Amino acid sequence: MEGKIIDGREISGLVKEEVKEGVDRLKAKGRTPGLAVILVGEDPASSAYVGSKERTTKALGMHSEVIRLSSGTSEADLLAEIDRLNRDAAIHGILVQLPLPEQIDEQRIIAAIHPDKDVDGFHPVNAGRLMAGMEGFVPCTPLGIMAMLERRGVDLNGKHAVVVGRSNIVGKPMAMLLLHANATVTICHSRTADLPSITRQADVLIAAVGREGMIGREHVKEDAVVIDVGINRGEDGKLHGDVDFDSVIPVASAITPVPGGVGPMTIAMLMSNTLKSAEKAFREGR
Ligand SMILES: Nc1nc(=O)c2c([nH]1)NC[C@@H]1CN(c3ccc(C(=O)N[C@@H](CCC(=O)O)C(=O)O)cc3)C=[N+]21
Repeated sequence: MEGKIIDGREISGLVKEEVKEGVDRLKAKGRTPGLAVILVGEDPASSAYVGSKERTTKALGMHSEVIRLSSGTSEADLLAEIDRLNRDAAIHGILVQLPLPEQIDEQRIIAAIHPDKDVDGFHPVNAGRLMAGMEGFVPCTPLGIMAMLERRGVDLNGKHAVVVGRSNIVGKPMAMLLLHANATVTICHSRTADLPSITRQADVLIAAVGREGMIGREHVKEDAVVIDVGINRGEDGKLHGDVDFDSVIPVASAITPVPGGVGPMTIAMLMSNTLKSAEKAFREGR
């Protein structure tokens, strides 16, 4: 069973080493990549994620700016902060931690980030670029999953990839990347009729539903590659995936665990996107 597990911590470590080398090359030319993270409110889970992004940014030698705003912050004040960061030449990436409090319109905030600093890849311009096959920022979680599949030597050409979940952050960009890698792609969601009959056709199954243990053995074809994007905090206080790991691992050929799978890759790709942004700014004399 051991060999079936795709180790996200190990692969993210390799990605971060490469990013560190790129950061060092840029710094030797007198330029330091900078990432700004904005957190609105005091949600402990969000605060923990932001803390881990800050630590990783610094560990790779990049400049980190964390802006903590109170939960009552107005949309106008948040927009003003983004405007300031859009103009700040020391900042190459801006991430506004989601979800946001209800008085703030998420779409409006995402659209306010300059597409060249949108290291999350959530801006509609970058979403459009991805769909059109143009160069741009790709959301970190799907990008991290592609890096894991590549590293594992999973050939997607002509394979059936099934994505369960249709969010703008994971499901839709994931489907697009798999399509560009020449997979045949199916997107399933909460209204899909007879989900197991479709997921059982998958050579590569991506579970991004947000419901603990939703994907069981009955959803998985023998020897499928199973990627678990779920991060559900259970009543036991522990993290659980969307996949019922213990029942699926005997049938899968490879599987990602939670924790230690997709999560660490997401942060590594955020670092990679920030480096890429700084390199582009340097090339363009900004
Ligand atoms: N603008 C924005 N961009 C994001 O990328 C974004 C966001 N908002 N809001 C919240 C989600 C969630 N997210 C995670 C990243 C890493 C782990 C991660 O590294 N998880 C570890 C374990 C962490 C733990 O134990 O709590 C793991 O799965 O092994 C998890 C979740 C990024 N998000």
